[in-house]
Amino acid sequence: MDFITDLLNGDFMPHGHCLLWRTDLLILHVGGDVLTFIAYMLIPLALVRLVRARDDLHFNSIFLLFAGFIFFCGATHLLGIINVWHGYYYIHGIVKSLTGVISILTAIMLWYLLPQAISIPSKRSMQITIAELVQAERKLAEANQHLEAEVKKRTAQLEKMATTDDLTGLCNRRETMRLLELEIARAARQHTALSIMMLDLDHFKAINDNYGHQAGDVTLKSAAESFALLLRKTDFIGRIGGEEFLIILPDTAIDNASALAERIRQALQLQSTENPSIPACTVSIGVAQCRPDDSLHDLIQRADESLYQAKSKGRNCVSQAPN
Ligand SMILES: Nc1nc2c(ncn2[C@@H]2O[C@H](COP(=O)(O)OP(=O)(O)OP(=O)(O)O)[C@@H](O)[C@H]2O)c(=O)[nH]1
Repeated sequence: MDFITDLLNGDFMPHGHCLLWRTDLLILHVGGDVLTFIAYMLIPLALVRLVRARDDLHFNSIFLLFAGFIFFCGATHLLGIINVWHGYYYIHGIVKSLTGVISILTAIMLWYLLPQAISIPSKRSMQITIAELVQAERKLAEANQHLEAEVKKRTAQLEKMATTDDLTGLCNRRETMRLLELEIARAARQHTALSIMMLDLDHFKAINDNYGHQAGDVTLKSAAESFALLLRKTDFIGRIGGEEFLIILPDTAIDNASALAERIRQALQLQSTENPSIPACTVSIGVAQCRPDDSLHDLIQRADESLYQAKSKGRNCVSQAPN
């Protein structure tokens, strides 16, 4: 009870007596305390605002302790002002003690949390890291672009390899059959004529045997070139076997196809006589026109049969399948 009475007894000697109630001293003391009190009340508010805005900081508690410490400092200054006129020395003493306790706690926590605060990257190091990341990202994008271009190039190469005959550069068997299938379907849908030619070089084995396999290859290549020269852009030619070729002639009736076959046969014969560096070679050709209900197999078979006839007739000639 005595303590409570002492606590609320403001009748001790007011501080103003020590200052001799001199106006200049009073202004200095009270003015300084008022300014300090205002500042010490604003700082905790700012710290609380900081803590609420940055809940990701791992050492938020130090800011709250610091806010408490400043608040109590402010309270001692407020009591300093009050005590100029009223002597609340107990309360002043208690507030000072609390200020001391919270100051000690703040100091301990500050030292404890200092390493964490120091380890926060500086603005400069963050800028360097960001610049490095941006550069790495750019390099990655460049590498990606390069990789994509490489994949496109390789895919095109693979597609070409999958559809092209290595030796002659013509379509390979699979691609030729795929194209023929498409052309049969197109001819059926559009009711247009479609003819094919099956070509087989004559006595090719003898060329290989007499001049060697390499000379055989050269003969195959030059025969392929001479065939392709006489075709339209809309025609297709493929190598479908060792010395066997297939030509697809969209929008072409069998008579025109046979006439073209004859020109092709003659061209190869002429090339053989005009170019002595390549072994002489002739070709037998079977021609067939697609019937409305022909499958790929039917059409190939009829062209094959007429080729067989051309071979039987003595080779180096054209034979036309009945329509
Ligand atoms: N140089 C070369 N020869 C090949 C290639 N592919 C197949 N041949 C050869 O072509 C020859 C074909 O021989 P055959 O099937 O008996 O036919 P041919 O000798 O032309 O006789 P006919 O067709 O009856 O006139 C074989 O000797 C095969 O080795 C190739 O890519 N290069």
